[in-house]
Amino acid sequence: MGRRNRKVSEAYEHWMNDYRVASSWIAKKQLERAVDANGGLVRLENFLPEFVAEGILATVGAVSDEQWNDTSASTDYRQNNISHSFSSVKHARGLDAVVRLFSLVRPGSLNAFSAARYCKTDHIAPHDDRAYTQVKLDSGRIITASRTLAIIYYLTRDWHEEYGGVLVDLEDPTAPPGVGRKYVPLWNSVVAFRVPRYHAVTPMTTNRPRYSIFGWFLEPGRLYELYRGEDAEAGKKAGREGAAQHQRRAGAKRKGGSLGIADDSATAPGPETERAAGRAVNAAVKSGEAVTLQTGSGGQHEVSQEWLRTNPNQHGPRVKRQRNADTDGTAVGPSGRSSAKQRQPRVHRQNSTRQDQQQEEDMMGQECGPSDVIQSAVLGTVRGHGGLRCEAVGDTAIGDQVGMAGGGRQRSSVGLAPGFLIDLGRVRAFRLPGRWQGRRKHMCAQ
Ligand SMILES: O=C(O)CCC(=O)C(=O)O
Ligand SMILES: [Fe+2]
Repeated sequence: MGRRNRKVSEAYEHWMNDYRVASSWIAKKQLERAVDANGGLVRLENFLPEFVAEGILATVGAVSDEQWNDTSASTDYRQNNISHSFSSVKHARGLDAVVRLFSLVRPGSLNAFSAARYCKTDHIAPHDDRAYTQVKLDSGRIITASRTLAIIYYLTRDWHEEYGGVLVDLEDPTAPPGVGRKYVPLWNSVVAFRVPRYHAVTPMTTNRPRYSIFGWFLEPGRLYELYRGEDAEAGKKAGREGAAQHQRRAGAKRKGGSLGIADDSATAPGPETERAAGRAVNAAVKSGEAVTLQTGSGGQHEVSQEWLRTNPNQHGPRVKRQRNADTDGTAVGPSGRSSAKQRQPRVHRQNSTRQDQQQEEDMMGQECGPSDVIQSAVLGTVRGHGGLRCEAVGDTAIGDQVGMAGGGRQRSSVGLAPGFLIDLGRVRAFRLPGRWQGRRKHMCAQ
């Protein structure tokens, strides 16, 4: 490393480790306020100082091909998958500090952030990010939290629309229904939006890697319904209804309402239990009681404890990392994202929409498919259970999004023809090759 580079890198390290400087920089951006002032989604340019953006790109760019976890699936209503493909990583050298930085957008809140890399053909079909994450309190109690705010920070220099990897906001009121508003990834910009909100990432056409930091803030409780369809038709129908409903629901939530949902199992905690658990977490967070994010982000919390020591009232909950439970999985229903790296033959489960203790035990020692992994991770069976030979990786933006394709605004623009032809209106037509349904490990040719 040359002298200049070393200096830049030292300045980066210094900035990232200076809580006062970093937190006041982020606070000044008032990102959440901007989201609400802008109809629920906003893009802010020059989000971080240039040298910090460069440092983050260097950190993410240094992640080795082996460390990136590829994730892909075809749209499959029965598995609650929507078509997607990209790579993500939660734990890598220097990434904890990056994640910690983004946690400052909503200090003291549960969150789950990762780095992402999209290579040629990578994409995400329309989805709205709704998902639950299980959070374990130190008391041992596990409560459900919901994603409420999505954040994507782009590390793409000189990006052009024709490269693909364009974020399409399918709920922009000024855009024609089904077409949406395009956000070409912009270097050092951040896009934030309230969840749920339908959006997609268009298929990449370039081998230039598209790097980003992405993730969510979570709030205790089941704040919206997750659709769990039995078949594609039911899925599409629910998507149509869901897309119309969730807008109203999101509105109700923002006014402070708590949205307990009907669950499909007698064993599931009812809304009141969830609310009580939610209150418990809020209290725990306030009092600084340690909570463990069982299935969510990890490393940043260890580091944030350092900050906690110097800033006892400023950085929120102490959250312990649990290795191997490396996903912000969904509590109900399988997830769309899973590790292709460690994927094993799928175990078909007719009734994969319900998890309880029995099912958890049933799964032990079995080979598991992506959906099952997430279910088990949610309940903690992946952790410390050597018999389960897979690990859920990456955050699941798309699990339980089964109602979305063919629903709402994008109804006319998403087809589910055999072969999974995805047509994002004027965005791009793209055919998902069958081989993607299996193991995949690729590199971005650079
Ligand atoms: O990277 C983007 O632009 C959006 C990513 C996204 O929608 C997701 O990860 O859920
Ligand atoms: Fe998303």
